[in-house]
Amino acid sequence: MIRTRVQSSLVSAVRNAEVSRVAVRPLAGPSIRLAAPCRPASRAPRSAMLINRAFHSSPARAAEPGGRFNRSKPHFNIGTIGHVDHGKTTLTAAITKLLAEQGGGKFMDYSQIDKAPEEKARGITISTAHVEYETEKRHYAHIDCPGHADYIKNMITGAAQLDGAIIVVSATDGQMPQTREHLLLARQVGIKKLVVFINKVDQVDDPEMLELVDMEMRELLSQYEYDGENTPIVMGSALAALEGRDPERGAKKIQELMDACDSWLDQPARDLDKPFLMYVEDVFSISGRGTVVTGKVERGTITKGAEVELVGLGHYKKTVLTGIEMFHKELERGEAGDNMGALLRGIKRDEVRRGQVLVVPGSIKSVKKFKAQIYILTKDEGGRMTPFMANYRPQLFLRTTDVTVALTWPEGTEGAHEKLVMPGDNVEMIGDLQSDIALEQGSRFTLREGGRTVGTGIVSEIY
Ligand SMILES: Nc1nc2c(ncn2[C@@H]2O[C@H](COP(=O)(O)OP(=O)(O)OP(=O)(O)O)[C@@H](O)[C@H]2O)c(=O)[nH]1
Repeated sequence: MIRTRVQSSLVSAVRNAEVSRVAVRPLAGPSIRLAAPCRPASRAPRSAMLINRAFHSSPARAAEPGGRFNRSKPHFNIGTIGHVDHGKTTLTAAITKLLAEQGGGKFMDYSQIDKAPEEKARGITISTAHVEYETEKRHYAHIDCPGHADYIKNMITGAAQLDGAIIVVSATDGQMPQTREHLLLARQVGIKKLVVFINKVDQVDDPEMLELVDMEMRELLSQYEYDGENTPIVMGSALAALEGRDPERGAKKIQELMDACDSWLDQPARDLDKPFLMYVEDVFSISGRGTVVTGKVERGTITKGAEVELVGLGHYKKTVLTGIEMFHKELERGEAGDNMGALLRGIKRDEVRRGQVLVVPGSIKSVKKFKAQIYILTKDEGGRMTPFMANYRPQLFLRTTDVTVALTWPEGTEGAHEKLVMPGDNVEMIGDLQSDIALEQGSRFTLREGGRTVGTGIVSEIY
């Protein structure tokens, strides 16, 4: 048995945590002997490891709401986006109606969706309706936000991360400012494919008008780097479907739309399929064995003997993972959700720091400069009371690290030196970090100042 400060804290944490819920894997070979001396690099609470692992193995995760849905179908997070009043909520209700009739979920009427409860996500209040339904192919969780501001916050904060979206455009108006804004955001938060629903066709008699809306949407999609040529565009009436009339424009078109979602929107890679990434929380030096880093595996899987790379805070250092340990047991494999200790070959203790990541070599870059979509919290959300200008320097928090960042406007922004960012604004800005950290498109972060969160963002480009 291992007898060190780290391990005894693990032992007591196991005792204090819910032991019965912690999955301990079978012992495979000799344990990494964490012999003294062993100094934790920081004071991060190690009990978090156990609690997290307990969550990872909690049977509650497999629970099905009402035991209703068949979890053997792939799960997909979808949302309706688009301009105010174009029919997003009506369409959401119409989809649940059609699929409920086919046994794929529960019908939710307009008022149930429109009066969505408010949720707190990272100190931000977002009103979203969570709707579930299933087609023959997939189980869907559908997000509909009642207001424009909630769509923006939702997409930036990732309060509900969308794998794909249905963009709703009214045939009477065509594309409008929020159609474009939501499309741009969808691109920036990494939504790769969309399906278009041209709604309210019951109010348009002229087929040429519909053709024009179709053509303009394809152009707009291409402008935002979506596949304008092949993206499915379905024309129909959500209201007709909801009211059970005019099936040619109503129910049949909702069916067509769901078939398009099933076939066009690709099933995303889940965490286990992505390249391994573990963020370093603690570093320990074990005499006679080498350096062990501990932390949470954010994604992917790794096996003992694999080549890995430490990235961030001035380092790119390749090494070999010579041991994996969790709960005093040596393992052959670690995976997303695990809190593990990784024994690294030939790495000195002072070459590793909290805030770095351990990854599959070449899978992530350490950068100082990036572009991001940022939402600035309002005073009511606990954010700033006053606006700020370019060169504002809050702390950027990401995974186990925080670094000072200077925010400036992208090149060519008009009036950049006097432009203000107001609390509640959604802005695209350039971040310059004081030291480099592992970042990629889609990395989410928070901005803090004086002990409070002032903003949240998602990286759209790295330099
Ligand atoms: N004629 C007609 N009206 C529709 C159709 N779909 C929706 N509407 C009407 O359009 C209005 C707006 O619909 P909503 O579903 O609330 O639109 P929304 O996009 O969710 O609106 P916000 O949440 O405010 O952005 C309502 O009065 C609907 O009844 C349709 O197919 N035909």
